[in-house]
Amino acid sequence: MSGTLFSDASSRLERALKYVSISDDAIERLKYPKASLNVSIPVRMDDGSLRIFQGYRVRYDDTRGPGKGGVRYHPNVSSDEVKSLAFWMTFKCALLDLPFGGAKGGITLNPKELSRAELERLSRGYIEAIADFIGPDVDILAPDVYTNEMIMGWMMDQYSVIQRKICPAVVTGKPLTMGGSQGRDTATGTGAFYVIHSLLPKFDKKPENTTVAVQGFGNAGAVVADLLAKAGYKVVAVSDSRGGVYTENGLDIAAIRQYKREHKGITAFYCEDTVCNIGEHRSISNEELLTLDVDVLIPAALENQITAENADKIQARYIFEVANGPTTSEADRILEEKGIFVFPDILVNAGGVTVSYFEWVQNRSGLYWRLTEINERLKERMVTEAEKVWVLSREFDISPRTAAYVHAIERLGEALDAKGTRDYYINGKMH
Ligand SMILES: NC(=O)C1=CN([C@@H]2O[C@H](COP(=O)(O)OP(=O)(O)OC[C@H]3O[C@@H](n4cnc5c(N)ncnc54)[C@H](O)[C@@H]3O)[C@@H](O)[C@H]2O)C=CC1
Ligand SMILES: O=C(O)CCC(=O)C(=O)O
Repeated sequence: MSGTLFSDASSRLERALKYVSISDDAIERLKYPKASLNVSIPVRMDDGSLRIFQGYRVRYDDTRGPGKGGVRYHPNVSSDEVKSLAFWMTFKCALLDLPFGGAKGGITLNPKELSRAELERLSRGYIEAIADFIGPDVDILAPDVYTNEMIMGWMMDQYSVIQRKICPAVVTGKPLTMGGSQGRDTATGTGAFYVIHSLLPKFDKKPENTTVAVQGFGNAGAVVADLLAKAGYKVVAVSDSRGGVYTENGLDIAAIRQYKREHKGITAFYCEDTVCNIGEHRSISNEELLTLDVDVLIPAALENQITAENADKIQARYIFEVANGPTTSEADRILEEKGIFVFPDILVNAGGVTVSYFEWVQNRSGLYWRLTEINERLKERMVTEAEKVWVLSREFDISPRTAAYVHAIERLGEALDAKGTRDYYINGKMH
């Protein structure tokens, strides 16, 4: 990929603009993040030393409502990455018609190297540093890569300590006992399952004749793999950061999930070593997983996995992006030429933020819903918007990604124009 992640991400916007009629003012505003904050977070480590961590929060746009988006803990977190993730959140929330703008946060670190107490001090320190930038009506946090409900609980508690009142709606993805929602922990994978299961029949694909490979076996990837396997799809390969496993006849996903909860890594469920070939199972690398001869490929780990280097080798016919930004724009062009359908992140992984919206609504109303109600509402939204994206892509003969942006930009453009430009100063005078 040439250029930055953000320049690559925003090239998708440029492509979609050809098919929408929104004002030049609105287009100009969508090119820049509204506000960005970089913070240094001092943390006292268990050995008594002081370590400074770099943290970020970007609110890309809040025209349709408060900023909304997760917080990532990963060694590769940078201001460019967080800006790109906040950009995607803006279009994702508009696409799902949620009353939110887009935001994202992150801290540059390898969380596996910190003790639980260090992680808690870091998470509370992050909230101390960004407290004036966030709030239930301003910018609302949630989990992302290597953050979880325990961390969300600490963050919500720290914000409440600062405000001297209980503020559950500043963070979603919290533990149930702190005002979390039923179904938020499984929402991203469940939402992705609804999208996949509603779109594949358009290609006459039935579960029993559809093979699937899933890269990334975390909160999002493990749930979608499990639901697909339960629905009768043949999930032949899964992987995590340490590598993956493959079997032609389909893996026992529920058993692998159980194993991963208790151990580190998933290859070891079948193989003692990272390179193995036991019975019908064999270990595979993450790179190999992407190019397997399967019907459906689900990248569910990190950005920039499908690039100009490997796009030509992809054999899957359908890609459903559960990760944010797994495909570069150069790769997109190659995949399109090969006739591969890529269903984009801003649609496929939007189940997480949709149930976050339900959590926020429940926190503000004080009335809590059952899991069945949550999943019914989630399914209705995901299937409705997936259908709209599909119809737009056929109508204009454009890729599902461009169609998703067209749909989101129309909603965003309308909101931006309705709000006006707020240009108080014309010719040096205030109006
Ligand atoms: N958690 C959520 O609600 C949402 C997550 N997403 C996106 O889904 C993706 C995964 O996030 P989560 O599942 O939440 O994170 P997670 O932290 O629960 O899991 C990440 C998984 O990816 C694996 N992984 C890390 N590096 C890898 C690599 N190089 N190759 C293969 N696997 C690798 C890890 O081992 C782990 O299994 C990210 O792109 C995230 O932004 C999108 C929407 C919502
Ligand atoms: O649940 C949320 O608010 C946001 C989840 C997220 O970070 C994402 O969709 O990428």
